[in-house]
Amino acid sequence: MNRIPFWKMQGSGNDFVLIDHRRSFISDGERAGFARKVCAPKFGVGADGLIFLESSATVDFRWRFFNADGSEAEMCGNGGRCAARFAYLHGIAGEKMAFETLAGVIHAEVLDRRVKLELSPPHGLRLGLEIPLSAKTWTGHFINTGVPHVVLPLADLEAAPVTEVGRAIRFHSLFEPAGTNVNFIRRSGFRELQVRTYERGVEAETLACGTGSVAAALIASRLWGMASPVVVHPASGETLKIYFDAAGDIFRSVFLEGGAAVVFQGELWRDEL
Ligand SMILES: N[C@@H](CCC[C@H](N)C(=O)O)C(=O)O
Repeated sequence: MNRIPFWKMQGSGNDFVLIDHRRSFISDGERAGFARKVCAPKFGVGADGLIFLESSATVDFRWRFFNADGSEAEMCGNGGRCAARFAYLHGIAGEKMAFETLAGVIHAEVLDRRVKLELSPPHGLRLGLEIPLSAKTWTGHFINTGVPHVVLPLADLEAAPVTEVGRAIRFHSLFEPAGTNVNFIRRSGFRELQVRTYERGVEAETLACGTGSVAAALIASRLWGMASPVVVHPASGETLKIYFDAAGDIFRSVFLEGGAAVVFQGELWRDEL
């Protein structure tokens, strides 16, 4: 297939190319390179990630999610909302659906232009991690909300060294071999947070990260007793809502709600990418 139909979507400013791949035409070995080409700004469409929607034997569909650098990620919260809305608008699923990811089965509900996802249970919580970097030792908190996240509370978020320190922690030996995403957070209200994220696989700050926003809310609940629902403002200025039940270190019924918008649709000219 040389002309490949795609949709460009964004969820809170995290942007994705989505392809209906139920009749598979890109082989496993080609996916990483294809994702790099499609996500490249200027030469491709330009996006933080590429999503293939594929058939599932058990639920509505399954996906394969690739970061802009061609690495495959287990989960993506903003991309998950876009995939759910794409599936709904293409008649692949109804308003309520379930889809397979490498992080488990995700449940989703399309609420017009917003989507509410129920994530698989977070795990791996580690509070008060000392992370030594050359200039200073940072204290961070780790949790896996589908993908790995470090959360660093900071008073002055505008001045946060997201790129420099984010990248150093992302590649720190403490988090090898998988690496981690890195979120700088600030409490901005009773149940509100501002979050800036350095994303693994994009290797830059993005405008928002859904699983990172969930990680921030769960860490805020453990550190400061912040109760559900927590409103998160990512760098894009959009609003994400996080719901959860907390019992000590265990989090259940974790939901992420936010927008999922179709930006444009087109055809990729595969031979010319
Ligand atoms: N932006 C996503 C997370 C995508 C995966 C991440 N870059 C990783 O490799 O861990 C989100 O909204 O959750």
